[in-house]
This record gives sequence, structure tokens and C-alpha cells, in this order.
Amino acid sequence: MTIGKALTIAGSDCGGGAGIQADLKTFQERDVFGMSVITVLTAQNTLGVHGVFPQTLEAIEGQMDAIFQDMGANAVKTGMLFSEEIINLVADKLVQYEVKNVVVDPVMIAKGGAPLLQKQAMNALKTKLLPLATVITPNIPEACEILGFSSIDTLEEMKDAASALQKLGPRFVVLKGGHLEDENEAIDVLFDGESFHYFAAKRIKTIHTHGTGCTFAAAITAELAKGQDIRAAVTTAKNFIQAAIEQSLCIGKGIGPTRHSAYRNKKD
Ligand SMILES: Nc1ncnc2c1ncn2[C@@H]1O[C@H](COP(=O)(O)OP(=O)(O)OP(=O)(O)O)[C@@H](O)[C@H]1O
Ligand SMILES: Cc1ncc(COP(=O)(O)O)c(N)n1
Repeated sequence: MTIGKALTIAGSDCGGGAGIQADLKTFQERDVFGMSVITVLTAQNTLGVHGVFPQTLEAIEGQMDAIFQDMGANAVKTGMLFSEEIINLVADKLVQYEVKNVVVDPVMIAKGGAPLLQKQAMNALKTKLLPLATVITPNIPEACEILGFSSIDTLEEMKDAASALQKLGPRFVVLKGGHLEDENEAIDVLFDGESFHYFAAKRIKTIHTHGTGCTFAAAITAELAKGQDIRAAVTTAKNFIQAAIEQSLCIGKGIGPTRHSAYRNKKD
């Protein structure tokens, strides 16, 4: 019996809505074998991030070696990497193990505003990690930060940004439009170096969107691990996140998580 193997290299969200926990739930729902390398522990709930505890480089390296010297992975996602040292280590290991299908979610700031990437790590993200990526999945503020743009306000500007991001080295760019001011639609743009593809869905009116970015990127990773091409992977991920937000959960006193099981048994 074979199964796609997907690895997430990310931060732990003890509250279960984002990070490693969201990724593993998504992998399970998409029927791939999920594995994890924990870069940082966060003390976090729906009200915000209350503590960030980076793991030692030795601990991160040990987890990566354990996985790649035995099981390997058909696709890898990176999420919260937090520091320059962690980014450099993870990038070196991805090169060492010749990892294919690397999904980089350039996590920078939590929904509540807490920094999840140190300012001095930006250069390593841009120069070491992005060139290794098969696909990157920034949201609009992250794209602005990477490119030094002051704002991205329209679909045309999203296309310009996606094209500029692709020049930094990733094979594909999926620029997420969740932060665009559009009452009706949440539209994401895929750029493959030649053409643009659009993934639009009805915008859902809810505050409970904790972990949407992690979940969306994890769903892309799962589909790539199964051998799907990028357009099929993003199509499934968009359907998956739409269902998860439609049934998002009012758990806790703040921004609740999405329901990872909402797309279960639905046809792609
Ligand atoms: N209110 C919404 N209704 C429908 N889809 C949404 C909504 N908000 C975000 N999305 C979609 O969810 C996915 C994740 O996008 P989003 O922009 O929320 O990521 P993000 O800001 O990186 O998330 P996070 O802050 O959790 O990391 C995208 O496909 C986006 O279009
Ligand atoms: C460990 C970790 N990784 C990623 C996010 C981003 O998710 P969100 O912006 O929805 O809080 C997070 N909050 N925590």
C-alpha cells in the first residue's frame, strides 16, 4: 500500500487552529501521511500569541535528519520559521536532502498582530528559502513586506506583485487575496512564470479565520504529495479552505479556528 507523505516544518499552535496542528489535521483530511518538524513552540489561543519558544538548532536538525534518513517526504511545507538561524538551517537541509515539492508559506504576523518572523530574518527568507520553493503562498501584507511595496489594492496590482515575487526564484507564486478589500469575493492569483490563473470564491463574513493561511498551504502540500499538478492542487486547496471557513468554529473568546473536517467526503 503506498500513500503520499507530507511534512510540515512549522511552529506549534497549542490552540490547535494554525501551525503544525492545522497542517497535520489538513494532511489527515486529504489522506496523506503527515509528519512534522517543530521549529518553535507558541503559547497561543484565539486571543493571540502569548509566548514564542524557539527550539534549538540541534532539535530542529535532529527532527529533519530523522525524517529524511528514513521515510522521506513527497512534499514539504514550511510555515513559522521565526529566525534567520532557523531559516538557514532549514534551507540547508532541504538542499542536502534534495527535497522536491517545497511549499513556502512566508508566515510573518499572526492575525492578532504578533510577529512570527524576526525582522532580521527577512533577508534569509528572500535569498535562501524563496529560491528553493516550488510554490510560495504569501498573503498581501507578506507580499508587500517581501517586495517593499507600500500596498497592493487591486487585482492588477496582485498580478504585478505575483510576477515580481516569481523573479525571486520560486517556480510558482500563489498570492492570496484574503486581505483585499472586496466584499463579494476572496480571489487568489497563481502565476507560473507565463500566465495567471485565478481562484475565486464567495467571501464569507466571519471573524473566525485563525489559521486559514496555514490550512490552505497545507492542502496544496497534500495534493502535491499525491502527485497532482499545481493548478489541481490549488483548486482543491481553495475548495478545502472555503468549506473550512464556511463552517468555522466559535471556540474561545477571540478569532476562532476553521473546521478542517468540513470538506470531508466532498468531491474535488
Ligand atoms: N472571509 C473569507 N472568505 C472566503 N475565503 C477567504 C476569506 N478570508 C480568506 N480567504 C481565503 O483563505 C485562504 C487563506 O488566505 P488568507 O489571506 O486568509 O491567508 P493568511 O492571511 O495568510 O492567513 P493566516 O493569517 O491564517 O496566515 C485564501 O484562499 C483566501 O482567499
Ligand atoms: C504557529 C503559528 N503559525 C502560523 C500562524 C499564522 O496563523 P494566523 O495568522 O491565522 O494566526 C500562527 N498564528 N501560529
